[in-house]
Amino acid sequence: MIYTVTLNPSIDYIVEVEDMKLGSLNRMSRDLKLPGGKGINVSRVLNQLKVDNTATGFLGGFTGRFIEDWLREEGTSSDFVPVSGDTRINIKLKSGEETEINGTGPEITAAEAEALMNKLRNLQAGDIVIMSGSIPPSLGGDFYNRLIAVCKQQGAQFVIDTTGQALQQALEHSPLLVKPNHHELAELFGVTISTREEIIIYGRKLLEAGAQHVLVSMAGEGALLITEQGVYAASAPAGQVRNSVGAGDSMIAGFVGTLSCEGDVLEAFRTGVASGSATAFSDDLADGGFISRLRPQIQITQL
Ligand SMILES: Nc1ncnc2c1ncn2[C@@H]1O[C@H](COP(=O)(O)OP(=O)(O)OP(=O)(O)O)[C@@H](O)[C@H]1O
Ligand SMILES: O=P(O)(O)OC[C@@]1(O)O[C@H](CO)[C@@H](O)[C@@H]1O
Repeated sequence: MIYTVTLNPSIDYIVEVEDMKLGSLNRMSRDLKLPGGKGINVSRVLNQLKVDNTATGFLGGFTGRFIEDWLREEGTSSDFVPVSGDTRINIKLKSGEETEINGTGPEITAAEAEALMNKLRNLQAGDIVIMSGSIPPSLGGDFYNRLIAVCKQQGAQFVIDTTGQALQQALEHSPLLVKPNHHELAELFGVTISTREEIIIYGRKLLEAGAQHVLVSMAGEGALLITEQGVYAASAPAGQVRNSVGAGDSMIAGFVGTLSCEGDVLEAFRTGVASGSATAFSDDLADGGFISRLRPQIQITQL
């Protein structure tokens, strides 16, 4: 079974303004409210791919209820710890470019945190836990480490999609997958990366540090997969970008869902790229039919 953990879910409030002017009254030309948070996005795409999974983490208030209702109505299984604060609302402003304003998230009490730990203590050997996104400040920066320790105790694999120190600390515990984008990879090593060769050099360092698979996503330029077996490049299909929020999460869903069901790394890579692109070309996250139509367009080459 796959579980996703979203410590800091959100309603993603997607707002389009024709010509945004700071300091003036602007009117929206379109708006859309979607359940968000990285792990929740992964779960929703896994659901589209018909891969059994359960989304967990913390949800609270009217915003939390919106997310829970949405997931139930679309058939994405969830088992969140209820918290007393309101789940945050993140603003995704589209006005030519995409600008994001993410909230810090509600206060999580020690008892609420412990309730999530207890849920994870029921993991079975062979389960996969996908942990994604920011940590609400009240949980402390090492909360992922605590979750990883529980995964290890229970014999579960884990995937972590975070940045900086939290990612660095997780590597020694051998995550099944890490998926920085090329900017995050450069930031992690404090370098500027401008060529594919440099991405491979730094991607390999993540492998050496313990990751089992390293996916480096490059938005419209596709992605690189770095494993012990080799380095592979995939092109992204051409299409009209509608909303790239969640493209990376969709890629993780496609990769991990396919790897866990079929065990074939390159097919997992193909589905990962197709899922990311299908989301980039959609208003909401990718749907299963769109991912299937894009899959044959993904060219993979070994480097
Ligand atoms: N403009 C695009 N055209 C085609 N495919 C795209 C585009 N943007 C993203 N994708 C697909 O989604 C994958 C992940 O995108 P990206 O590299 O932007 O991840 P990310 O930075 O983690 O995304 P986000 O934080 O927005 O979820 C890419 O490797 C690609 O397959
Ligand atoms: O603030 P975080 O947790 O880093 O990121 C949260 C978020 O930006 O990530 C998702 C897209 O990947 C969105 O659904 C959500 O709003």
